Amino acid sequence: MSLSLGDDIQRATQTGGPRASTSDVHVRSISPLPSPREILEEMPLGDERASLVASSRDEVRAILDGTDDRLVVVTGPCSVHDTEAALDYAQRLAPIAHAHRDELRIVMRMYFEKPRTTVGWKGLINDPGMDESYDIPRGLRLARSVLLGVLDTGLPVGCEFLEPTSPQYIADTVTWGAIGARTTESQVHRQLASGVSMPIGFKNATDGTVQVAIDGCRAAGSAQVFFGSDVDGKAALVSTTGNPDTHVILRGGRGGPNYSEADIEAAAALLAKAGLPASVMVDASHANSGKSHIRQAEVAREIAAMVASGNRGISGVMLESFLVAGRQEPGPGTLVYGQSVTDACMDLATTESLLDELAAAVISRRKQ
Ligand SMILES: O=C[C@H](O)[C@H](O)COP(=O)(O)O
Ligand SMILES: C=C(OP(=O)(O)O)C(=O)O
Repeated sequence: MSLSLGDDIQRATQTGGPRASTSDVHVRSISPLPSPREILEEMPLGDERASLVASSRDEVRAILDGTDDRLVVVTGPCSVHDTEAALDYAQRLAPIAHAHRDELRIVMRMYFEKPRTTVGWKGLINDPGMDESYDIPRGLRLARSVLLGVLDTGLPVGCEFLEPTSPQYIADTVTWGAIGARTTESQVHRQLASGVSMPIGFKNATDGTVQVAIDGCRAAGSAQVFFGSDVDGKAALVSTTGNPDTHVILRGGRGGPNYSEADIEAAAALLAKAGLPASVMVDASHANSGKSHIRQAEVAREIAAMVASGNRGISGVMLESFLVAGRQEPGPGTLVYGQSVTDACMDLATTESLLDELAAAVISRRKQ
């Protein structure tokens, strides 16, 4: 004889045991965060910085759609873990960026949220002490304050967006955004990208597939309706118009690099088929360099050579660069000042010479 659901419920009730908990079985605690409004009121963007963000977004858009023949260069540490060192880097980068302003639109990479392959430090917002104390309110305040500090040097900033609700705390300061290789196929991240106010790049997937990034651009370019929260942190229904300023970032994949002329042409053909502008940003790091900062410099040189020889399929370059070359393990103890705690970065002197080469490459491309 088969039991109906009603019989099951009756039997469970008759046993008289404690009522089973069906919620929060694996949750240790839930505590409130400050609302985006609170943080924005504590640290307002202000008119001067807002005008830098707005004008640099326009410049990046124009480069990505081909009406401006410069290159966007996103350069900075793999992750920000020490706000003083990040500001120090910004102060040194700002005059270099100014010197190259006619050829390069330099945006400082300011990544506060790290997507992990399995587990690991998830960035300054998640665990600012790098000691598993997870003081997210402090992380949000630190992130916003260093973003404002970098804008005060005259540099625009670029971030990866990972947590679906974190952009509300910082996105007003951001000129360019990225969706990473591990989330490029995620509907939640595509919805988020459809609503942010800045140009945004989708990385190819970690297995090297480029089509998922193009699909990401198409989804983010479309109107979307989804779950979110409002500026007071209250659950909200969000309805977007779609973000027209999306592009693909080639970062290599498990099969190896994907920044050759042939790879760029193949990506351009797929983009054209999807009705999108046929140009890409090339990430010189990650799987394009095998995460070696030494190889990264060679990759950046090869990209510069392609641009110099007239390649118009490249509109942007990403570099992972900090004050000191290499990487170290994250942690609360003594760290080397200005060195990455995630992927290995090039030092600033190497970066400066690569920026010179990229600027010279744009000048030669113009002549062709
Ligand atoms: O950019 C940083 C890393 O490549 C990315 O966060 C993945 O790191 P992991 O494989 O060490 O977790
Ligand atoms: C995590 C990053 O890259 P990817 O998503 O390409 O691995 C990054 O740029 O920090």
